[in-house]
Amino acid sequence: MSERTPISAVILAGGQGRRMGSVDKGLVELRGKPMVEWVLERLRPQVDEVLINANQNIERYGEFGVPVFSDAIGGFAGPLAGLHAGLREASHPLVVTAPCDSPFLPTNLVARLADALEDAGADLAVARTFDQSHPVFCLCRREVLPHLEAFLSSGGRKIDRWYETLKVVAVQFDDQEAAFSNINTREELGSFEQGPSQDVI
Ligand SMILES: Nc1nc2c(ncn2[C@@H]2O[C@H](COP(=O)(O)OP(=O)(O)OP(=O)(O)O)[C@@H](O)[C@H]2O)c(=O)[nH]1
Ligand SMILES: [Mg+2]
Repeated sequence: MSERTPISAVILAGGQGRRMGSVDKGLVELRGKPMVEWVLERLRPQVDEVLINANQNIERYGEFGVPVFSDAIGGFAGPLAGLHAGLREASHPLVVTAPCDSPFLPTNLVARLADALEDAGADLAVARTFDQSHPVFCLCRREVLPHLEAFLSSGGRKIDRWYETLKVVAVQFDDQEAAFSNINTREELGSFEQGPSQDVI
């Protein structure tokens, strides 16, 4: 086995949280802990560096002890804007992303994405459960940055459309579907407060 290529993780916390009442979702607490901290704790052992992408409350995010940066293209252009800024800020040749609102993400997310990326010689590996893609859980080569810049410059914003222009490998996590649970509303937050997802944490 050759030595593993170092990996940076970017937690995407740059959205506006409109479905939750326009709150900064990463800072919303689940079981007494901000959601971004759940994600940080899950990702940290899997990578060589973690960064947070946020567009509001930058000082508060700074309290988690990792670098924080905002989108380089303004106007809340979506998760691709966070990936774009992340590829610019990351120190390592591979960059994995995870959203701030999926607190139970797999503890082997990065290892499985990285193995698949290397095996397939792909530009990007994306997580999938059954027939559902999870495009904000991806691992890509930092060298795709110029390609992403060109896509954004031409007005592209949709993450799936950008993936269509790359060599992408989908990685099945059917055994861990609940780990991709995504919290978008107060109701969803409430349903996880009591711990129905015990099997995944
Ligand atoms: N950097 C950045 N990230 C974003 C942006 N919009 C959404 N995201 C992130 O993309 C991921 C998935 O987005 P959503 O679940 O739709 O989150 P959201 O946009 O904050 O929530 P809604 O406003 O309810 O759609 C989350 O990690 C968000 O933080 C954006 O404009 N910039
Ligand atoms: Mg959104």
